[in-house]
Amino acid sequence: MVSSPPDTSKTTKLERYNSYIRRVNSTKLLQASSKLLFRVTLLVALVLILFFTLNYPPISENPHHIHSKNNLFSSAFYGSGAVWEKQVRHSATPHRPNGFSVLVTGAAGFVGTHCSLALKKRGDGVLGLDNFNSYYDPSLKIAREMLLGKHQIFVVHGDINDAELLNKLFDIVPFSHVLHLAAQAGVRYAMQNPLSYVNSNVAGFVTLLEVAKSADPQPAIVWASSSSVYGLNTQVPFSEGHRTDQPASLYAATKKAGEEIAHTYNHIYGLSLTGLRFFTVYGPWGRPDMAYFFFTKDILQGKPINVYVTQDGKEVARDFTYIDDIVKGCVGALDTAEKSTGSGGKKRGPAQLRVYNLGNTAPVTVNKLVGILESLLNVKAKKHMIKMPRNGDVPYTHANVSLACRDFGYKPTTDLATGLRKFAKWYTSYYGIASRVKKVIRSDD
Ligand SMILES: O=C(O)[C@H]1O[C@H](OP(=O)(O)OP(=O)(O)OC[C@H]2O[C@@H](n3ccc(=O)[nH]c3=O)[C@H](O)[C@@H]2O)[C@H](O)[C@@H](O)[C@@H]1O
Repeated sequence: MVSSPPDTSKTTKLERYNSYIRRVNSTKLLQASSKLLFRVTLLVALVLILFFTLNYPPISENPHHIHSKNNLFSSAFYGSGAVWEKQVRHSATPHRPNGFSVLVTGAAGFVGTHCSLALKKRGDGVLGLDNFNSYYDPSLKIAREMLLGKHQIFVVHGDINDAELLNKLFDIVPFSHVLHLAAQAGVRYAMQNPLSYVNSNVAGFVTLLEVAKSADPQPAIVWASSSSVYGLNTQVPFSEGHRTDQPASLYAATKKAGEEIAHTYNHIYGLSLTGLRFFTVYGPWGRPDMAYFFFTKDILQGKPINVYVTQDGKEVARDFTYIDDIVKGCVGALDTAEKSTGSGGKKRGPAQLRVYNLGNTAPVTVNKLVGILESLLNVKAKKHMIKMPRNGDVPYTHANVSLACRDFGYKPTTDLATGLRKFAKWYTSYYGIASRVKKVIRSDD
């Protein structure tokens, strides 16, 4: 018996139908997934655009977006374009005959802010540059920047290691002077983050000098060295001719390196360079990492403070110098700075090379400083007298300022009690606690 082939017509139809359905479904699936993919891509792109728009430069470097929207002089995104260039040019243009055009690095810092304001006030053009790093609370730097903005001073958010940015600024503005105050400050922090000192105080300084030496015209440069370069020197008061080859901290070593580097750039390229050795500068808008500042905070919060004594139990002292005196010294140094002699990276003749102490010439013990704060704040400090940790600190500083006095009439006029009163008044007002500390307010009326 020959069996007939099975009737497959039904199954074939069914299979064809099923395969058709599968194809339709897979096409639908494909379409749906590509739609989904498209939407997800769109969403990711939107998120990325938003992120970069709000955070360029990154938040840590540019917390500024919070307040900058409408203010021409406080909107300082590092960037380019006609508007940005106009802001740069406008800020740097002097408003007095023969006025300077000064690039102030570290403009949102303590000394940088005060100097920028003083220069602007007398009609010089000032352009600020600051990287707004988080060594201490950047919100204080932003507040300083806003203060500068109110006085038509524009601060570019950028780093002194960014040669491209520096070159661009020098292309836009023929700066007559640079007041170079950007640095990694703080003596004791150098043990925690040594490379940040090398990065800012050595590499950053060299980057700036490289750009300055090639600029046409070359600017005259005044920059911040430090009293700490005297290190283990025991001759007092400290004079510029004393030995500075025994730094006690890496911070001091990088500032000393800066002085040697300044010599080299002066020698090879004819750059006019003036180093200022600041002695423990304090005052309103000061640095929260400094003892007088955090002592104030801790005393007001009832927290204990460590007051150092030397290994052999002697009191530690500093030649605390009030900010207004330092500003006068910086301006005096700028006013007496001679022009650089080189151009296009070539020396054309010998140029000025100077170093000056800027101190108060009246050392005060840290213990006495705490006593003044106690009476200003009307709070007894919880003092722990402890041996100074071996972390780069020196026991004593005292400036001889006769050179600065001779060359630009530098004469400090503010004693520690007067200066601290001004600081405490600012501090309590800035942090909104003035009413709690009535004595400070009363004493300044
Ligand atoms: O003169 C300078 O060139 C230097 O002055 C300060 O350095 P410093 O004098 O050590 O200032 P603070 O850190 O405010 O210390 C002031 C004094 O308080 C003492 N101190 C500090 C911290 C502390 O907890 N207790 C304490 O007794 C220190 O030993 C020092 O004698 C600045 O922080 C440096 O950036 C600057 O370069």
